[in-house]
Amino acid sequence: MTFSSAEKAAIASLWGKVSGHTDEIGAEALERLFLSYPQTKTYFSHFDLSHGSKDLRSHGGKVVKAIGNAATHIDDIPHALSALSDLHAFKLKVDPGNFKLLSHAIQVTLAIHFPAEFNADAQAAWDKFLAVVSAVLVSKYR
Ligand code: HEM
Repeated sequence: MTFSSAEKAAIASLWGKVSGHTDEIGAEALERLFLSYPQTKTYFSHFDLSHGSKDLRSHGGKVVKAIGNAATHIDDIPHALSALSDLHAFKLKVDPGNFKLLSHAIQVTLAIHFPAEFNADAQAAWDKFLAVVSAVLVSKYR
């Protein structure tokens, strides 16, 4: 999957805004995921999922930083996320449908925090980008 230069610009510029707030954005996206789709909490029974918890911030930060790693290696996302693909496919075995739910929660969070930047074109670019990230993370399932 390739990205146009306009899509790349939309992804890079919003990542520039998010990169200083990875824990906050990540924790909020996870909280939205768990509130809207409570079944996704089953993967995190070992976490404290209460509002503002250390676990939410720490895990949310890791997820968003991984997305940032993909954003800064947009021409080779499979390589950038190779170890994470192994983890999700071989160890975690997360149901692939959940990636769409998380992508949605991330986009809602971006829209709330960056309303000016997250216009319709930027959203379309991010939707495509997160779909590629998700496809890579489930690519080794068998
Ligand atoms: C955009 C999609 C996703 C990204 C970028 C992502 C990223 C990550 C990262 C960076 C880690 C930490 C890896 C490490 O500690 O080395 C992780 C772990 C994990 N992920 Fe994902 N993930 C995604 C989707 C999902 C989804 C949809 C679920 C389930 C609903 C999920 C469940 C988990 C679980 C259970 C762990 C292990 C948590 C722990 O015990 O520390 N992930 N993920």
